[in-house]
Amino acid sequence: MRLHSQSFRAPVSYSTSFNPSMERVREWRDTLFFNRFPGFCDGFKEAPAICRKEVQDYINEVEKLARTLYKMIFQSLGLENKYINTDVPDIPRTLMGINYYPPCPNPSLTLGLGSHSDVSCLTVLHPDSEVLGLEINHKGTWVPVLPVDASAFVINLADQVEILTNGKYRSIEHRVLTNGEKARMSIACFFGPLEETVVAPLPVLIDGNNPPKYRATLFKDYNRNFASSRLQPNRGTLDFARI
Ligand SMILES: O=C(O)CCC(=O)C(=O)O
Ligand SMILES: [Fe+2]
Repeated sequence: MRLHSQSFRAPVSYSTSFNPSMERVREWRDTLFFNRFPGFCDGFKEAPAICRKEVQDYINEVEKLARTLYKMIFQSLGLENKYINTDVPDIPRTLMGINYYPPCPNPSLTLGLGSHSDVSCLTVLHPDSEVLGLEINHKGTWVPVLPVDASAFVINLADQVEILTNGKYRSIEHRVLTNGEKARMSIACFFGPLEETVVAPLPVLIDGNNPPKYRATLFKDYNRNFASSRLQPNRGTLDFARI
């Protein structure tokens, strides 16, 4: 319990969900978070010695993947590299959560993780390849995400990408079910802008036929709204910026 903290600013922290104080029903998971916050802290350097090298090696590779994919998202919309390099906010902020969902004696009473969309730019998720549980909301129906193979990642587009692309890409609503018999593990790495970054639809994607759907918000305020609320279904975190 030495590491227990609900602060997203703690370099290394342990918690039982994103915001237990707001839950009507307790979620069924434990998470160890490592937080790399340039200019402020590097939780990977402070990781427990028993796993420090492993989490550092893992995050260094996954960061490269995330930056490549992030750039490709904007390239796929026809934006030039020069514009992407100067006008699309960088994603220097990394939060890694190692999730453990213990077996739940009564799975119908709670979820491992309630319905939400991720609030940063994109998430590289390593789901458990044997124990199912992750579901996405596809047009109103919950669909299980089936493992491709043990080394496959799942990439979630998150709220800030929806805002930057003015809704051309949508952040995905997802949740994790509990399992009556087996424990499940996953590693979620969230990549986002610095807190002082203002995020707004990219001007190049706005015109008379595509008016802005979101206002400009400081990422710090967006994050604070997420952290101080109950986990929001129906991609409710986006309401904070929706026009
Ligand atoms: O455990 C999973 O598969 C998903 C985790 C997740 O959605 C999250 O940590 O935001
Ligand atoms: Fe998530």
